[in-house]
Amino acid sequence: MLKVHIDSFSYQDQLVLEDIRFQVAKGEHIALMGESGSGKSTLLKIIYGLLHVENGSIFWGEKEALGPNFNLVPGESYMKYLSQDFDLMPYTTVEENIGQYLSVFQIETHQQRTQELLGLIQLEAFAKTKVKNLSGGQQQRVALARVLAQEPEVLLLDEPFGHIDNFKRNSLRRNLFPYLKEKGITVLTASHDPNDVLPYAERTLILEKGKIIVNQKTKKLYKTPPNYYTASLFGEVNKIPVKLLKSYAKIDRSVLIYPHEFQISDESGLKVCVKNSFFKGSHFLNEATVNEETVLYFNSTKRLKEGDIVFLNVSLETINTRLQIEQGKDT
Ligand SMILES: Nc1ncnc2c1ncn2[C@@H]1O[C@H](COP(=O)(O)OP(=O)(O)OP(=O)(O)O)[C@@H](O)[C@H]1O
Repeated sequence: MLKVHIDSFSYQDQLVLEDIRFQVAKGEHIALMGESGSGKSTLLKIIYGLLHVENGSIFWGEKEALGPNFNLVPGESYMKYLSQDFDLMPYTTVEENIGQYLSVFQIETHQQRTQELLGLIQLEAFAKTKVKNLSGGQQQRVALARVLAQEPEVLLLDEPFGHIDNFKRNSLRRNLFPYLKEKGITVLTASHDPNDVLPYAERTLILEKGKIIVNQKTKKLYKTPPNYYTASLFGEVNKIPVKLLKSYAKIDRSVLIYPHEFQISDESGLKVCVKNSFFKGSHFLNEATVNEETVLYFNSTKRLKEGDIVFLNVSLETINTRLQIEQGKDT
């Protein structure tokens, strides 16, 4: 179990993290989401031991991670941190970069482990290439293999696919997260990308201005986001008064509705006027206004024209699910 407790952390006089408390079970995969500057990287750096906290503690089981004021070389041996800048040896080959971190006590399996890791990062064909001749995305993959070569018990990933193109990103994710799960590695991934989070993280922590505002199972958090900020980290979202959606409703509350949750009708529902239609590949994302003022986003299979009038409907089931969110919490 990883236990994180940070009363506060500041860079000089800028308060960046406040009242952070959470635990991660052994082998669990957790995502950290939050807008840029909310403190995700800082939190990972503190956990790894790169930054010192005055009031707080990080424990992995019974072991305390002591931080830079106590360790000559910052960082704990059982934990690895894949930062946004990759710390590679540019003038040596990909396989040498990986091999450098394989255990000297397992020389006989070096070749096999190197191949396994090269396969995982899909760079078998580049084994003999010097790292300086690789693209940014390829270097990020080598950095990933290097941290995995060290067989950490806890892995901290900071935007792990930030430099990698979409095509490779998807197959890498499909390789990497199940591999980490199978090895029983505890993972914390800071990411802006819902595709890193929704399929793979069992739980998600939402950071807003240095505070954890949500700590919940990922699926539940997506299906019933407790506030607009949380939902918007997964893409466009609308905050709509229930009375606008169902004129007979007597509730003075708003609900969060994702663009794909609207059904379009030519006749009845919430009347909107289309302003823009953006091609998204599998669908169009439309920007529209209600009563010429409230802006709203909804999906359609066909392109709509500026000025088109359509009627939108949301199922009662969706509205009810969103209304189940604890009373008193603002949606
Ligand atoms: N070394 C530093 N010195 C001073 N301030 C810093 C330093 N590193 C980060 N900050 C500030 O701390 C705040 C949190 O930064 P951090 O990098 O942790 O956010 P983040 O959520 O990881 O952002 P991003 O998603 O853009 O990577 C920001 O306001 C940032 O400007």
